[in-house]
Amino acid sequence: MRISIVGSGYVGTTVAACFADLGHDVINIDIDETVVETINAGEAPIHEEGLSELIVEHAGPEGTGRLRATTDYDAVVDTKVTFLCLPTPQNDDGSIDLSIMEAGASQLGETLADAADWHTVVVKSTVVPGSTPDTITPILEVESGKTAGEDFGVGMNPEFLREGTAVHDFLNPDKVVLGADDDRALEDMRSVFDPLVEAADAPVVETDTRTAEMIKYANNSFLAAKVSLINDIGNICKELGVDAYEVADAIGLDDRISEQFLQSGVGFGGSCFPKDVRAIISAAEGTGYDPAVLNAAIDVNNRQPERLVALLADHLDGEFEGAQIAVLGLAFKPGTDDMRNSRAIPVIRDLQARGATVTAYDPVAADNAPDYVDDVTYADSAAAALEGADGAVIVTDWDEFAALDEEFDAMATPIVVDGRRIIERRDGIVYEGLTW
Ligand SMILES: NC(=O)c1ccc[n+]([C@@H]2O[C@H](COP(=O)([O-])OP(=O)(O)OC[C@H]3O[C@@H](n4cnc5c(N)ncnc54)[C@H](O)[C@@H]3O)[C@@H](O)[C@H]2O)c1
Ligand SMILES: O=c1ccn([C@@H]2O[C@H](COP(=O)(O)OP(=O)(O)O[C@H]3O[C@H](CO)[C@@H](O)[C@H](O)[C@H]3O)[C@@H](O)[C@H]2O)c(=O)[nH]1
Repeated sequence: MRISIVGSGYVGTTVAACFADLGHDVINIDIDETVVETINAGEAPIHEEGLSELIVEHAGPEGTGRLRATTDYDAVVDTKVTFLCLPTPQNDDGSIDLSIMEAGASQLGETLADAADWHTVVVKSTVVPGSTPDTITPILEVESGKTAGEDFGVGMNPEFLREGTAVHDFLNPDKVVLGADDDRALEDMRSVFDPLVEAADAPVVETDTRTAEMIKYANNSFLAAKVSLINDIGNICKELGVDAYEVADAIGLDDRISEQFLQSGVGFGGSCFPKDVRAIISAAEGTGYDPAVLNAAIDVNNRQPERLVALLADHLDGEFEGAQIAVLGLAFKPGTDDMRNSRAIPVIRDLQARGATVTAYDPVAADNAPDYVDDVTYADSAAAALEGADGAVIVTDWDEFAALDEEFDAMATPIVVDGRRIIERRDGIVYEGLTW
């Protein structure tokens, strides 16, 4: 099937490359010319395992030709289904900012005015319940001069991939959620997903658009709250002299709890959990409901970076003035160059506010870091960041940090505060775990 994907970021590029791999003809539309040129040159615009290979295979000069990119929305007319994979950031008060979706829907609607045949538009972005039927559909109708359900269809298909494992997650979903308010749109969505559902033997949940939108927030809220709950328990463990990881290993054996998302530490970051939990809190508050657990999940998460720096402060007798601190890890999780809402940001700012100078190292995210933090020296290796440092904090659980050993000997004072349980306790260093 011919498909267009509007927005070619972490989700749009991954989804486009995977759909091409599943046999569809895909066109990626993005306003960023560099992104478009990169894909058409057969390269990945983001760091994501397995993505470069798919783009070479389907967009590269020797490729299948099933994937290409353009800045021109008119390309939509030659396709049958369009997925909107545009950003849905937050306003200052935490509520969802739909302006980019509105702009994209508006451009798409203008294009659909010229479409001779039925076309289905699918919202893949994370949007609060009601956004698709109450905001996106009316814009498409006004701009196209057509009627939803009669001339074109609208659906909602939330995405559950994780960064760092995006290609694997998309191709091996634990569920595919298809939300639609008319049968023809649902039929088109089924046709798009048939090859994936068959290959992955994935369960399909068919529902209306509003419920599909809520499933995404419920999923993320549950996981974010689970991380905050294990962090709350972990903080109690630390105060009481208990190892939270031993506790987590035991409770994870209970199927009702499960072993996943029980890693306590410096908290959740990224482009999704912090913003999505705040957005659904804001939507709930708009109805007059106070979502106490979700507010607590954000509160605990905000406190973990402070607790990390406070542990280091204890070992430096509170004296950060003139201290050189190594920060290992900048990305919000390993396997990605994404620094959006990374816990490294509050950690670095807190260290600097207390008078420390920061030398940071990350295997792939350092190029993005200056957009989020100032006055940081970037080292080429963990060893270089540690050399001469008065203390070190571990913020991201990159595998390569687990192998660090004599590199700590080059520190001026070998104090290591681990926010991700990635460093082994060893002789010769003062080691503090955040929750163990
Ligand atoms: N990142 C994730 O892991 C993830 C996973 C599931 C769902 N989501 C959701 O998916 C959506 C997209 O997230 P993302 O992380 O891929 O965003 P992103 O910021 O990585 O990418 C968005 C892309 O859209 C482009 N763009 C902006 N305005 C445009 C316009 N008017 N027309 C065409 N292109 C335009 C940008 O240039 C950019 O390349 C969000 O709603 C997010 O919450 C993200
Ligand atoms: O036990 C855990 C698990 C995760 N995290 C942290 O939680 C954050 C999010 O991690 P993860 O969920 O692996 O990455 P994301 O790419 O943000 O993926 C989440 O957000 C996406 C966007 O909505 C969803 O599609 C995914 O299903 C959902 O897992 C990261 O900072 C992790 O370090 C922990 O602290 N402890």
